Amino acid sequence: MTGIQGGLAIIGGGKIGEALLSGLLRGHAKPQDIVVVEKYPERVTYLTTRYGVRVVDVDEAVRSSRTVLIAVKPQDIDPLLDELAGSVTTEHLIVSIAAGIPTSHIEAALPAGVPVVRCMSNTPAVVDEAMTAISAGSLATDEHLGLADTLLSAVGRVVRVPESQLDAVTALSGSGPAYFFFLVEAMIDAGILLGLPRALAAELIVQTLFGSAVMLRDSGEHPVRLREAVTSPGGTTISAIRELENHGVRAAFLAAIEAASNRSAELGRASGG
Ligand SMILES: NC(=O)C1=CN([C@@H]2O[C@H](COP(=O)(O)OP(=O)(O)OC[C@H]3O[C@@H](n4cnc5c(N)ncnc54)[C@H](OP(=O)(O)O)[C@@H]3O)[C@@H](O)[C@H]2O)C=CC1
Ligand SMILES: O=C(O)[C@@H]1CCC=N1
Repeated sequence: MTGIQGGLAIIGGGKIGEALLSGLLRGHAKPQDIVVVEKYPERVTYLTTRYGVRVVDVDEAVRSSRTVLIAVKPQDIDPLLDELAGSVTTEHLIVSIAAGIPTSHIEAALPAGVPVVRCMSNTPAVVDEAMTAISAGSLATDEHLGLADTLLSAVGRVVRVPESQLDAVTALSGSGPAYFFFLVEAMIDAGILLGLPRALAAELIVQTLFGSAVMLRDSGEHPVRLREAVTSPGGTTISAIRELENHGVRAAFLAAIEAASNRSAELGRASGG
């Protein structure tokens, strides 16, 4: 059985909800397998027009779907859980992608026995290259975890982790695309500073990032060895690396990613979780 069999409801048709929706529809899912719940009227029109899915209310979504994927902001989850509590049953599977919100918080807000899987994915789902981590709540069985795994494998890679690691995962791979996009922006600016046309700078950097990512993934080499292979004695790269070290870029990444993890944990505590 796949996660789509029995129907899927995506609650929250924002950026990540749409990324997952688009990926699932490029895979085996059909528009009639998925319903979306979305509050923002312009998004409703956009999602129905672009993807051919129905946008329905929470009650209808729960009635028509075995799997309910929660993709609203952590700050919006409590009113949604109150609404879901009136209609979900132990036959449903709740999959939450909300950053920081513990499965225990979701379980406590829903009728006894409703299984919950918490996951953290990322926006490369739009090109079927998501990195997703999943954790079972206290009531989710291996079958439930398998359903979530199958569902999310349609848009990229899935790993299973203990829930205690999900704030760190959120900080690394959930937010991770933003760090790479930020780095690309900065490197394109450097090209502009050196007098290159913007389009050329962008082409150079995007292909370099892509090639480097494929090397990292496919060679199995440690990143230090790959960097050393670029860094010729007395050459250009080491001049740049010295500046990166002087500016504390490594320390900045450690602090930034720790801050993101702390924020995830804080969002969980704010929910009372
Ligand atoms: N963006 C990302 O890369 C990732 C995000 N996440 C998580 O996914 C969740 C959504 O993030 P993101 O997509 O960025 O946020 P968005 O704000 O883009 O999307 C959330 C959408 O849900 C809508 N919404 C809020 N409450 C309800 C409700 N009760 N019923 C239906 N729709 C509702 C919002 O409408 P309105 O704006 O009108 O309130 C909004 O359109 C967050 O919990 C985030 O932590 C996880 C992984 C990656
Ligand atoms: O920024 C956020 O809170 C979400 C969670 C991970 C990526 N985006």
